[in-house]
Amino acid sequence: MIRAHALTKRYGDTTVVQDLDFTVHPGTVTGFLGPNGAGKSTTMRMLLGLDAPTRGRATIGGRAYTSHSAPLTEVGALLEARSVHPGRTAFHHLMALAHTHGIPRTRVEHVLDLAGLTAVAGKRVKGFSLGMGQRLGIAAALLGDPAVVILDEPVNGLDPEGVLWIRTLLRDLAAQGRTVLVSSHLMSEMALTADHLVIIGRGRLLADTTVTEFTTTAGGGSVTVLTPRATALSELLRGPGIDITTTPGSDRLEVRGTDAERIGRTAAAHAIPLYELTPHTASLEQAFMDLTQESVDYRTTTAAPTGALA
Ligand SMILES: Nc1ncnc2c1ncn2[C@@H]1O[C@H](COP(=O)(O)OP(=O)(O)OP(=O)(O)O)[C@@H](O)[C@H]1O
Repeated sequence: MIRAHALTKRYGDTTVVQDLDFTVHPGTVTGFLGPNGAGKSTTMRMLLGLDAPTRGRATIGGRAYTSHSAPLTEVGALLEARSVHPGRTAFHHLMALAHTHGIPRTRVEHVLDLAGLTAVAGKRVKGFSLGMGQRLGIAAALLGDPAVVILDEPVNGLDPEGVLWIRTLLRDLAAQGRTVLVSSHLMSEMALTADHLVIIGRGRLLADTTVTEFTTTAGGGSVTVLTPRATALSELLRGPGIDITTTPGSDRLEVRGTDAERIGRTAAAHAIPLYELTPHTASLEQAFMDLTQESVDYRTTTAAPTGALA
């Protein structure tokens, strides 16, 4: 598991990461989100020992990254800035990394195949597109078959097939029990990929929650129920903290203070038919915008420029 303890980074007078505490658990994909400049890359760099924290600690599997003896086999990482020798082929780049850890050639061939790069393995990296470069970076991150995977914006530059590939790959890695931390600006993609979210704004923790809880809370937490026995069901659901709005002459209920599962179970237990049971959730994008609106450093206006072309 990955842990940040009071993690803080200052550059001169500016604090870019402040007192961050969070844990990333195995078996889940955790999305690491925040507006531009929130401190995501800085945090990831500190997790990987590439930046020293001003204060606090980052550990992976209970130890600092730099104290792992064979880091590639324990932590696989893709950061935004790539350091691939442009004159090397994809195969030689991965073989050079493999040699440092005694990783066999068969594993290099396996990750090339996994990343869809087998056909271009003999091509020099300088001729690679952005998406091919991303695939190579991900292949390198997975080379040592690590239990922990940290990826900064992995879908950058990928085409729709590549985006789907990453989504499936990350879900598979988590299903195998690995710890997966991934940053992205693509909220719709994160909604499909992540189970858990760590959200920061201006270097501070804003939320550490599940995707479901985050979007349900932002949606107001109400559930619409359509049933021919609306009165009977509302009597059964009534209780402390539960608010039910009925529309006279209608079979529709708006229920707050409980969830769709409990409503469905109560209805089933009393053989009450349900025609609709809809929890209201916000989109991840809307929930994210609502949460981070105070922490956005770089904002555009939606108003059209006036008189520019007049
Ligand atoms: N080496 C550095 N020296 C000074 N300031 C830095 C340095 N590295 C990052 N920063 C500043 O720290 C802040 C956080 O940057 P960081 O790249 O971690 O944010 P981010 O959340 O990854 O942003 P983005 O979503 O735009 O990639 C920014 O204001 C950035 O300008």
